[in-house]
Amino acid sequence: MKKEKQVSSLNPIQWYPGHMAKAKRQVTEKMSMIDVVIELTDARLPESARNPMVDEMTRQRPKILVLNKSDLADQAKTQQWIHYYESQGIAAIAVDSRGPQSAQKIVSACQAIMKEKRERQLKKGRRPQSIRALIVGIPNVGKSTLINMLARKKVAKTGNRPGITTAQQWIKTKSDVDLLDTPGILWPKFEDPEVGYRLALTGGIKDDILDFQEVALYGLSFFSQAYPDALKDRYKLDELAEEPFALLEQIGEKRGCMQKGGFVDTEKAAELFLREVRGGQLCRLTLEAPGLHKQEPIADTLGESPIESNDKGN
Ligand SMILES: Nc1nc2c(ncn2[C@@H]2O[C@H](COP(=O)(O)OP(=O)(O)OP(=O)(O)O)[C@@H](O)[C@H]2O)c(=O)[nH]1
Repeated sequence: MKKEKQVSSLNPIQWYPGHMAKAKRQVTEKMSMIDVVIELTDARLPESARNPMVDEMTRQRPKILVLNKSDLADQAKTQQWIHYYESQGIAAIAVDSRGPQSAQKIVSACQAIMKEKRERQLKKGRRPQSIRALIVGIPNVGKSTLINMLARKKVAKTGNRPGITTAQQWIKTKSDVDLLDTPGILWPKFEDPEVGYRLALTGGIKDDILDFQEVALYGLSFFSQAYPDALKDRYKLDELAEEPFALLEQIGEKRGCMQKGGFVDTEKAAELFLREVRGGQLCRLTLEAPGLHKQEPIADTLGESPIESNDKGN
């Protein structure tokens, strides 16, 4: 009999403020060229998937918070989040950035934010220019997908804007919104292990540093409480074992994840479970509720350190 593996804290995956200081500089420098900041988060974990420094970096510019991957999130909870953000004075919309309507929704939200300013410009006889937007968000949240949608697949860098000496690249879209290349990498902050688990479960942390089984056990304990029927349906289980590890064994057995000697290969079962959760194959899920999760902004301390997150190199 295998000993049950406890859900404990993630291995020391950390937020490195030295890198954040660099990203902050990059974003802050760009603010003077920007009309609107489009901040992407993941609708399944809207607060955990935000970089808490973005507010600080972009405070002086209007912002739209885009709850992306809403096709994977619990619809009712996404609505609760939208209301919550609106009650905080933050314009928020939910999109599936792979869908054709996402770009139009975002363009309309940008136009709504710019309406008064544009009216003032018109009164002064000035023709409104395209809205200049900056898309920011942690890795893997869907920035590139959204940029491609906004650019309608033809991402064209238009080069430097006149008068700008640094190599800022503008992406001209066919809509009313032009985009400035996304800045340096804005890592999530997960000193709180719970935040790390949520990110890991949804694919926001590089897999090669993850203990799949540990993350799967966290996920199973969450699903047992929040979405037990989804587990039963997906894995054809009449009853769910109470302990996450025993549940993982049940799943492994059902799915033929076996090793020599008739034991369940729990590593394989964990990988399978995570893949299916991330792909939305169990159910739409939301891992956190409005108002219950708040991250503190960090101080600008410490030095440069290596980064470990789901970076694809942008
Ligand atoms: N289901 C779903 N998947 C999405 C959505 N948006 C993006 N994705 C997927 O999420 C993954 C990451 O999307 P990217 O656009 O590469 O994310 P990114 O923020 O540019 O990632 P980095 O390059 O790591 O910063 C890809 O597999 C996308 O297909 C969405 O709205 N719904």
